Amino acid sequence: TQTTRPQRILAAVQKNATRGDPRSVVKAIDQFCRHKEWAMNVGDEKGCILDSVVTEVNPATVLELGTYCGYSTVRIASLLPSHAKLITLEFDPGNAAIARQVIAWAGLADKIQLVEGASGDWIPKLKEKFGIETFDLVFLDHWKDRYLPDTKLMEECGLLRKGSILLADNVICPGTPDYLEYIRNSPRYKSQYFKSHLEYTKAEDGLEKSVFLG
Ligand SMILES: O=C(NCCCCc1cc2ccncc2s1)c1cc(-c2ccc(F)cc2)cc(O)c1O
Ligand SMILES: [Mg+2]
Repeated sequence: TQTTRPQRILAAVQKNATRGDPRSVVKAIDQFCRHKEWAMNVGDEKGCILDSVVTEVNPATVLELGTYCGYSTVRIASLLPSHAKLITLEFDPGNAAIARQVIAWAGLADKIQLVEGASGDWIPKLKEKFGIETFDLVFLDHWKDRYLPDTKLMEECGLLRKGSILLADNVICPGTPDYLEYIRNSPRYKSQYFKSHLEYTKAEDGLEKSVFLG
């Protein structure tokens, strides 16, 4: 029977990456997606921008919306300080199952809490469920029409503090026009656009980094 693309990505990790070596996991996925099959990972070019933001913020608490196969989850977690925690939400059970195995292969399961379900349902429950006060960094990479409503929801739920950083993937391709309009014009955020390319292609895309001003 036919395998899924996430299953083929996991197979490439298990074949080409070293257990316990997150950077080799990231490299194996990038090699597969650049040379074998495109997939919607943030990728190596935007991934370097992600790395620089994570390193600069040095977050103790991270929320990732949209796990997919765990590429950016592993990429972020590999840069976190020892007691830091990353919560990642994934809607699709098949993708979540693959991501758990990719995360385990990278040896990062103790830093990462993967939650299956929809962001709109889970965001209001994160405080009570995981004892989180606020997030130092949020990486938005899920349904593009959920970036704006979920940002407003995080504000309402008190999950953002003065200085919390939002980093949004795909603000050009596929695009998140309502989110960009809101975040760039709101007096409660200071935003910066990092121009790049859609993963593994020459098409324009970019990351929008926004600081919540409280
Ligand atoms: O849709 C994308 N990503 C979201 C997948 C939706 C997964 C979800 C996770 C979750 C968790 C919690 N609540 C709700 C949800 S929904 C996506 C798509 C492209 C792309 C670009 C050009 C193309 F031609 C074709 C695809 C590129 C990207 O980098 C993406 O991130
Ligand atoms: Mg993306």
